[in-house]
Amino acid sequence: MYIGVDCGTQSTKVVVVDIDGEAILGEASRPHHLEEGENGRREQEPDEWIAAFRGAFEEAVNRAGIERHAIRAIGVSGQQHGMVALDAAGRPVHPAKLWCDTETAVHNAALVQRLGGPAGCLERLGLVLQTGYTASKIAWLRETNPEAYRRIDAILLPHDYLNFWLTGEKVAEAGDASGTGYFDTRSRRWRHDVFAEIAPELDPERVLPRLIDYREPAGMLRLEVARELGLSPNIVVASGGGDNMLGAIGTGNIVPGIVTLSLGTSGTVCAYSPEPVRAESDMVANFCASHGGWLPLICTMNVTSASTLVRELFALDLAAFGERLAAAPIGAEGVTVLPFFNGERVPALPHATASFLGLDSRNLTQANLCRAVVESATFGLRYGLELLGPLAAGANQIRLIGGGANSPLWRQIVADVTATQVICPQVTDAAALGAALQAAWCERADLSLAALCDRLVHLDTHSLTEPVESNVQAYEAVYARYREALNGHHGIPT
Ligand SMILES: Nc1ncnc2c1ncn2[C@@H]1O[C@H](COP(=O)(O)OP(=O)(O)O)[C@@H](O)[C@H]1O
Ligand SMILES: O=C(CO)[C@@H](O)[C@H](O)COP(=O)(O)O
Repeated sequence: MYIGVDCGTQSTKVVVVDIDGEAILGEASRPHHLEEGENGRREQEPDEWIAAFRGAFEEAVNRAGIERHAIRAIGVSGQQHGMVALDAAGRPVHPAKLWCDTETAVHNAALVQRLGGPAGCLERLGLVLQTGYTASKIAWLRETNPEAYRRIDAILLPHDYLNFWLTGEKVAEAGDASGTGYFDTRSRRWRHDVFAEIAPELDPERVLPRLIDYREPAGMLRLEVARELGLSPNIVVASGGGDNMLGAIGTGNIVPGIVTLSLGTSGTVCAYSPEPVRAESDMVANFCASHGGWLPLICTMNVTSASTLVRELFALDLAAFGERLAAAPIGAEGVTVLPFFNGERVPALPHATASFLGLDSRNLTQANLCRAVVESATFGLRYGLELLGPLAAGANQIRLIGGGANSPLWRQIVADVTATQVICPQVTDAAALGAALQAAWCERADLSLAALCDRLVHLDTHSLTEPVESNVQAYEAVYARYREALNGHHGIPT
């Protein structure tokens, strides 16, 4: 038995899998609180992740009805980019600043300039720094809270922090490290020179975690944690990785030709590449995968975060929201939304705000506003697919994951907007499943990752959604309207 954990933005999920029985035995989740402040500040207390893990673990294991001594390894996936800066006692010096925090946009712009602009970033890192990556968060702490900055003894990412709590080891693997902004994604090494541009007073040899290989364990479970969770002490904790990297594993996206699209708090599209990627667009993040190889990715910041705001504005539960979506036609009777409630990463508009356009006295309905926000979040991901270009072009199916994938109508909208067949894995929290598979791969030398995916990544044939030709045609015009609005309001060329 193996445990997969995914520390997402809104919740931590735990899944229990039986590799030999080829079955998912139990799943559970616990929510986190997101602290939002002025100027795009978005932070979380790392202790909340541990509390959420404890609760979700107990429930998932109880649901699975297994003997705890049968558990052989744990794998952890986590939201990318969050800065978890620890003091010498291993305590956070500041709440974790998250991937969706845009407060540090000015620090990011300054860093890009210091590194020689986009070309200099590409040359040194293999990708262009974007607001949201860890680098500018450290620069921000240095400037705004020098006392906390001086106490930094280690800088981890969210999944590294959970691994640290589980094992006592401060380690990192290439997939998640790719999103720090001080890691060369081609050579899979820290860039101490880039780190020195960000935090000249901190010794990278001391504060950056030791890099481990993707199949190498982060460590063994600490005795204290083993006792608390009722597990044997000789349990392996795998390297784990960023949620997108483990979501790729959990959707079987471990070879070229498959696209994974996530409708989570963020929206992401990614496709595996055996080689490091030099994409045409600087927006494409040339991240490493957490099983070897690379995972070029586009991330948008306003997906279920945006749909939830509109849903809550009208006090709708998910079922009622689904009914409103279905009640509006394609194109929401002319309503266009630019859903940048949280600023945006792709396109790079960290300080943007949302706009509702084309409203008149007849089309101002709950149904149209709900539909338009979901369509616009999906258009953002179509734009992402266009930026990925040839990297995603070979795929004739989208593997859809994340909370929004639970909505049949949203699945249809994705199929129609992208003109591509869509299917969900049976476990929509693919990142937790991917973490469990990576844990089994780490512990079982006899099994390949492909064999593990064959056993556990089952696609849900009931979710298979084909694009409808007339809808595809209708969406061409609505997408063009969205792109014109993007151009008119934010100068993003059509
Ligand atoms: N049927 C649905 N329709 C629309 N949104 C949904 C549906 N089910 C779940 N969600 C949304 O999915 C989000 C959670 O997605 P998830 O992928 O777990 O996020 P994260 O990993 O970022 O924490 C929540 O905002 C939730 O409201
Ligand atoms: O910033 C990124 C990827 O670059 C996000 O995808 C985060 O990794 C958060 O993911 P979710 O919580 O939305 O799954």
